[in-house]
Amino acid sequence: MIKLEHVNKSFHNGKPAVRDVSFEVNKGETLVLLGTSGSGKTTTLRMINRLLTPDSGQISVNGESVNTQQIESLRRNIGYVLQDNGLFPHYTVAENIGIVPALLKWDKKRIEERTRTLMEKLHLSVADHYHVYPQQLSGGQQQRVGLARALAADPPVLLMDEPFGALDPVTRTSVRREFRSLDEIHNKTVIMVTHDVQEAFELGNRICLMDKGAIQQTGTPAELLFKPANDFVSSFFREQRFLLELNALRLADISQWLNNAAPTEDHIPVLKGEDSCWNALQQMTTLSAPVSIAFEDKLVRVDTSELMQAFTQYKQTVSGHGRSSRLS
Ligand SMILES: Nc1ncnc2c1ncn2[C@@H]1O[C@H](COP(=O)(O)OP(=O)(O)OP(=O)(O)O)[C@@H](O)[C@H]1O
Repeated sequence: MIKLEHVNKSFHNGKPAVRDVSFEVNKGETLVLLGTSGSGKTTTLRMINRLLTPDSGQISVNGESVNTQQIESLRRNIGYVLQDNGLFPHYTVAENIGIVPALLKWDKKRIEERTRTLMEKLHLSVADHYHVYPQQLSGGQQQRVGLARALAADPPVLLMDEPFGALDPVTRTSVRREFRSLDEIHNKTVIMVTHDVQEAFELGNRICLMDKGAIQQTGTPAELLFKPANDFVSSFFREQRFLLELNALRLADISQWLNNAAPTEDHIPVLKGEDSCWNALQQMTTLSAPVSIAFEDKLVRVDTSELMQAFTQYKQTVSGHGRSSRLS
C-alpha cells in the first residue's frame, strides 16, 4: 500500500511543482496519475522512491515512512519503469532482467528460470533475444525488457512513468494489452503516470487527475466522467467524452434498463456484467447481430439500439444528481 499525505514540493525557482497532494493506493490496485505536461505527475512519482525529497508531508510504502527505510531496500521493493526504458546498453537482455535478483544474491539457476518465465509472459523469444543487447531490439521489445526487469524480483510496488509513451500507437496498444493481462501485476500496488486519457481509462482502477501541481479529483473513471468535482475535470474529458463514457460504463451499470429475455438456444457469445458498453458495441458491430449478456440475476439479449437507449437512460438518471448535471 502507498499513502501520500499533504505532500508539497518546490524546486529552486520556488514555484510549487506539487501542492498538498494526498492519496492512497491499495494492494492489487492501479492508480493512474493523469494530467497535462508540467502538472506534477513525475515529481509525485519520484518522491515515492526517494529520487526526490518532499518539502513537507508524509509518504509511506507498506505502512512504513519512506524516510525511515534504507534507500536500497526501499528501491528493491519498488519496480520502476521509465519511458525510455533505462536499460543498460552493455548488458544483454538476460543480464538487464536479472539485475535486481543478482543484487539480492539469488542463485544463478533461479535467476535464469525467472528471466525465462518473464520473457515468455511478455512475448519475448528466449531463443532469439536472451543473449542480445538492447540496441538490437525494437522499441516495443525494449519496453517489454524494461517491464520484465522491473518485475524480476517480484516487488510489491510498481511505479511506471509514461511506460508506453515512446511507442508507436499499434505497438503501444499491444504492449499495454499484454501488461494489463499479466497475472504478475494483480497482487501489486501500481502507480502509473500518463497524459494519455485512453490509457488512463484502460489501465487505471482509479485516476488521479492533476493540474498545476494539485489534485483536481481522484476517483474511478466513471466517477470522473459522471460526477466531476469541478469545471476543470469536466472540460478535461470533453473531446473524448462519448467514447470514454462507453468505455467506463460496465454493462452491470445499465442492466436495470436491459430486460429483453434471451432465447434458450443462443449461440451468440455471452458477455458479462463487468464488460464495458464499448466492448458490447464492438461485438455487435463485428457480428452484425444482437449479443446475449449474462448478469448475475438474468440473461438478456440486446441489440445496438437497446444498448444505446439503456446508456442514455443511465446518463439521464445520473444527471439528475448534483454535479453530474454537467453531463452534455
Ligand atoms: N529538476 C527540476 N528542477 C526545476 N523544476 C522542475 C524540475 N523537475 C520538474 N520541475 C518543474 O516542476 C513542475 C512539474 O513537473 P513534472 O515533471 O512533475 O510534471 P509532469 O506532470 O510529470 O509533466 P510531463 O508530463 O511533461 O512529464 C514543472 O513546472 C517542471 O518544470
